[in-house]
Amino acid sequence: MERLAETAARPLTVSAAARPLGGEIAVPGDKSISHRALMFAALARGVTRISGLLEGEDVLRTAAAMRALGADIRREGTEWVVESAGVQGFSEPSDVLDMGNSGTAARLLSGILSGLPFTCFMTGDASLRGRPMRRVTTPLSANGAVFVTRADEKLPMAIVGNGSPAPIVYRMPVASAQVKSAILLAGLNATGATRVEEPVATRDHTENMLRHFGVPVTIEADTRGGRVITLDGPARLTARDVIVPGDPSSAAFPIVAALLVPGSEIVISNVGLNALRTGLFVTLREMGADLTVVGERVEGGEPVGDLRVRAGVLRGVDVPPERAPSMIDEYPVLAVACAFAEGPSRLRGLAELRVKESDRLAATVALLTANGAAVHVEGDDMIVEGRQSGRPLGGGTVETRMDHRLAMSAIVMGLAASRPVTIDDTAFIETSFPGFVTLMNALGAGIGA
Ligand SMILES: O=C(O)C1=C[C@@H](OP(=O)(O)O)[C@@H](O)[C@H](O)C1
Ligand SMILES: C=C(OP(=O)(O)O)C(=O)O
Repeated sequence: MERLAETAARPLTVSAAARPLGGEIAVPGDKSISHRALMFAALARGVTRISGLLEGEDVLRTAAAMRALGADIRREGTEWVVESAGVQGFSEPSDVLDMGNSGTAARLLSGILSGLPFTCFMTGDASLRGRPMRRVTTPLSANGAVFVTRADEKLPMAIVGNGSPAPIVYRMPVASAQVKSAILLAGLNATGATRVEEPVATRDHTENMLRHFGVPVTIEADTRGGRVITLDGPARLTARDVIVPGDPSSAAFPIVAALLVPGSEIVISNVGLNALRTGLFVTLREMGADLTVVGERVEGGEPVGDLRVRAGVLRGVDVPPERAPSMIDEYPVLAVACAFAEGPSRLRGLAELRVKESDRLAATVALLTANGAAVHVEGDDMIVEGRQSGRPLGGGTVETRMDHRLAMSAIVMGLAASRPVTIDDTAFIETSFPGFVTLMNALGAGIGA
């Protein structure tokens, strides 16, 4: 299997934490916001300083692509500085844009490139080359761009941009912030109103950050939880500094670990609390988790706070399908929590998990099954039986399948289970959470000790 940035596979065996987890940590910057900060800063004329940027592989791919288009991007101390002449300064990259493992980078950049007057070639690693691009190529073709793809609209592909794009009007068939964002970004260079209707609200970082960079974006909520987002083009971005909060999707792993390892009490400072990202926190509280927010405040236009987590008994939960977009990346680690809970859990409406870095529905079932938990899929729902007496958890080997979230979920399982959990490859954790094992060990996890 293809390696991440030429690193060797990193297998790991994780044994139960020998003592409760304790202490205060900060998780790395939000991945979604980091991608957008680099892209929008490159689209803007002027100098943007970004603090708290996630320095994970996925985001570094976005930085490389924006450099290839013409922006100057450099690290200065703890900040990232983007200097750009704006979209007018962009020119045709002389090589293929390799988006690595990142669906967000590939989909959002496709939107930007579709409205520019040159041709680009885009590829990714074996995982990304297996993921659907039709969800963006179909709507983006309506602006006059041409996508030349492999069979089934997969990467690699050529994007023949249209420098005078038509505005797109689109009702989204899937709940996807990546698709919504791609269409809105294509609209920046179009003349007229770009309009996206989403049946269920998805993370709104694109809308928030476009406004931050001076682009008027209108958001209307409908009565059934959907939204209509409108952007009038052409619109130019003005450089503005960005503060990236800690990633709630990354915080999910130490949170679940602390809930499951008896006696634990931890604090995670400065976590993003955008309501369209916090479905896991709602769900864990429904399970009886002792999870509280202290010092909630607004920083850089996004709500943030410090999370205090105390271990305790969890009970099974029924998660409604409309909550999925607000916790889409958190299901693997939630399923681990459910395996330790009292009573069964039903996680509904998970079709989108099939098209992530791996088929996360199948891979999560495999992770739990290999470690003694009872789990099955009915349609698009996952049913996890709770902890069963006389049935020890752990003892299995987990295949990561080029998927960072599976690797971290398996580590959490190992910390909480009575028997060790082996993971075939943890290298992909670098895509979203560099330093994960070190940070868990700072809480006393004793991984690899
Ligand atoms: O817009 C984004 O930053 C993201 C949107 C989600 O994907 P979908 O849009 O495919 O749901 C999520 O899974 C991904 O990690 C980040
Ligand atoms: C799905 C994810 O990311 P992406 O789609 O950007 O690869 C993720 O981080 O879990």
